[in-house]
Amino acid sequence: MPLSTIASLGPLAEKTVIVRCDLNVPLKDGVITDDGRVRASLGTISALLEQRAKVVVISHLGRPKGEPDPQFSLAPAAARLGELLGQDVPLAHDTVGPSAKSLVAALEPGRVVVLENLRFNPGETSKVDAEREAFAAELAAMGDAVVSDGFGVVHRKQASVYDLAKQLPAAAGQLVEAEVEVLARLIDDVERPYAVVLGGSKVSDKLGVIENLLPRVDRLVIGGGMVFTFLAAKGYAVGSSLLERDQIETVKAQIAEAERRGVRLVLPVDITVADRFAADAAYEHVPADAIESSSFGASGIGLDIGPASADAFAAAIADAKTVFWNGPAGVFEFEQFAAGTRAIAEALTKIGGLSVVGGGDSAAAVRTLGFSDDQFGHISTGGGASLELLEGKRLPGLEVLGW
Ligand SMILES: Nc1ncnc2c1ncn2[C@@H]1O[C@H](COP(=O)(O)OP(=O)(O)O)[C@@H](O)[C@H]1O
Ligand SMILES: O=C(OP(=O)(O)O)[C@H](O)COP(=O)(O)O
Repeated sequence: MPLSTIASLGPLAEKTVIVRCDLNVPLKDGVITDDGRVRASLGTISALLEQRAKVVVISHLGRPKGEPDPQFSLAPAAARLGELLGQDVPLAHDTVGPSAKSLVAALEPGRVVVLENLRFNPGETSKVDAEREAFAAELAAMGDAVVSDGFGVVHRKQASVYDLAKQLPAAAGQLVEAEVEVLARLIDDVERPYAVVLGGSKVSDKLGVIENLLPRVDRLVIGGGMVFTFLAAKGYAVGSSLLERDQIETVKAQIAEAERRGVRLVLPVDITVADRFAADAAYEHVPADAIESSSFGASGIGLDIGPASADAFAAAIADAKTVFWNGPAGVFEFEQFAAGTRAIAEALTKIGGLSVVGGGDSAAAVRTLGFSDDQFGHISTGGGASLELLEGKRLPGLEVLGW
């Protein structure tokens, strides 16, 4: 079934349209380090403003715990949106409280307001249907229709992504439409060899997708924070690196399954181990099976793949015809741990086929490391969302729009 699109909502002039964006931008000291997700939201918002709709932008940022937390305020994103739109964009101090209600009530056609972080409210991410529905009803009371344009979050069954679209006339925005169109090409009919490169820090989310990816891919390349659960599954000590201890047995089964299916599993042969998590940490390159042999012993933390691994990853990517990459290979935000991520990005720019980078931090990484968007086939605003789409799964935020 095709996605329902904005046109299906009929004329929107003077109507209050809630737009669910993904403005979950990377921040350093309160400053946006990559505004890609704000820029990606402009198409839909501008199209609605041209129709003289009243636009209410809603989004999450980070993972606050269901209550207000200033470090996760949407203020930087709202300010950037205003700069890019060339109009003053006020930010409500709450999401469905008095500030939001009065700003929405006073909204003029052709103007935008941003409501504060959805995840400051426990109903947004509640596992209890009635709690999510109740929060969605409070959002729904503020608008005439909802446009779902936060592609990065369509894999989450959350109030603003799923329940809200059941309570109001709903349609996909331009970004969601465009993302689905490109990524759908990677579901059924990929040019082979097909390599998926994984990394990043949302380890349990990503370990979860591997089982369904194994029947689809020819090569699976693993770096980033998730690699240490693989190394632990092989029986290696990983010092103080990120580790999902309760996933070790699952990962052992995945390694065996990759072998059974003839999927080439590329794991690091060396690791860059640091004495602490810091930009100026001391570091050493050590074999992947001897992480605790560095001078830092068991307190060493793996913050990047090592140089031999970077070469091996680049080689595994080089002759692939389709590559999907989500998750930095290391803590690229610290220059001395960015080499693995840089090597992967470089390799993707050289393949003779379709290269796709997905994820907020992965997109930020390629841009901050000096690559330009046009060096890749597609840069997706969603990491987990793209991966779950590529698994062939139905995603709650798309299913509710008819896809
Ligand atoms: N070895 C590692 N240890 C800790 N964090 C890591 C490691 N490798 C990568 N990361 C972190 O992973 C983060 C991105 O992860 P994630 O959110 O999963 O990616 P994306 O947003 O692209 O989907 C980055 O901030 C990076 O610093
Ligand atoms: O950053 C995001 O996803 P990504 O890290 O998979 O790209 C989205 O904003 C979703 O955030 P969430 O993983 O906290 O639900």
